[in-house]
Amino acid sequence: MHNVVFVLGPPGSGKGTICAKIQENLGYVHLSAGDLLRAERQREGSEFGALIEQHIRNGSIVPVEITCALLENAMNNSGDAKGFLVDGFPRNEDNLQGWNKQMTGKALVQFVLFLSCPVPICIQRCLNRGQGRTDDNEESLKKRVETYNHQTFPIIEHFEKNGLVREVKSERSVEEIYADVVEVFNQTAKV
Ligand SMILES: Nc1ncnc2c1ncn2[C@@H]1O[C@H](COP(=O)(O)OP(=O)(O)O)[C@@H](O)[C@H]1O
Ligand SMILES: Nc1ccn([C@@H]2O[C@H](COP(=O)(O)OP(=O)(O)O)[C@@H](O)[C@H]2O)c(=O)n1
Ligand SMILES: [Mg+2]
Repeated sequence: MHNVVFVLGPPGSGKGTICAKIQENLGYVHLSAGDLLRAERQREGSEFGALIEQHIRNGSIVPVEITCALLENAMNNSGDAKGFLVDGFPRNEDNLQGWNKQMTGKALVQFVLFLSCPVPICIQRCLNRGQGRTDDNEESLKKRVETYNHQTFPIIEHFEKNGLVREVKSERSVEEIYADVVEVFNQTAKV
């Protein structure tokens, strides 16, 4: 049974940055759904490359059958880990239903780490990200924020209803955010 922490928040809220620090120090393995999809997009012979690229540019969400298979595969190939930081997933109802269908009995969701951050700050961070991504531009970001507000935030509210959300305000410095994140993981370890 894989222990899983979902990491959610608007694009540019710092999910990848904070997950890298958690992986370095707290024994969790970081799996970014976006990174896995970008790798699949480039994979020689992938039948999903064009579909993934279209969704990424459009800021829309790839069908869960593709994304969840990539996540499960990565978890199974990661060997023994304290748990997995599933970064940027579930991003909509299709993701959530697909996860429940495919991963029930195989993964236990410990909590959802929600990095909240004002959208204007998020947009600036993405525009300055400098990773050469095809979706870090004004047009794609507008759509990604739309997707986040209308499809992803309701998923966070769903988990909130089940008392599983741990919100950390993320407009602050990385150090301040990470200090709070460590506290969240310590509290979970005590339960
Ligand atoms: N707390 C922060 N303050 C300032 N810049 C940040 C902070 N966290 C992340 N960044 C920067 O903002 C950009 C987006 O961060 P990233 O971790 O990729 O966010 P996400 O995965 O949520 O899109 C990156 O260039 C990163 O270096
Ligand atoms: N669960 C997911 C996660 C990402 N994606 C796609 O990948 C894009 C980038 O996701 P990401 O997590 O790397 O983006 P950031 O929030 O890190 O900026 C999303 O905008 C979607 O197009 C998806 O379709 N389904
Ligand atoms: Mg990211």
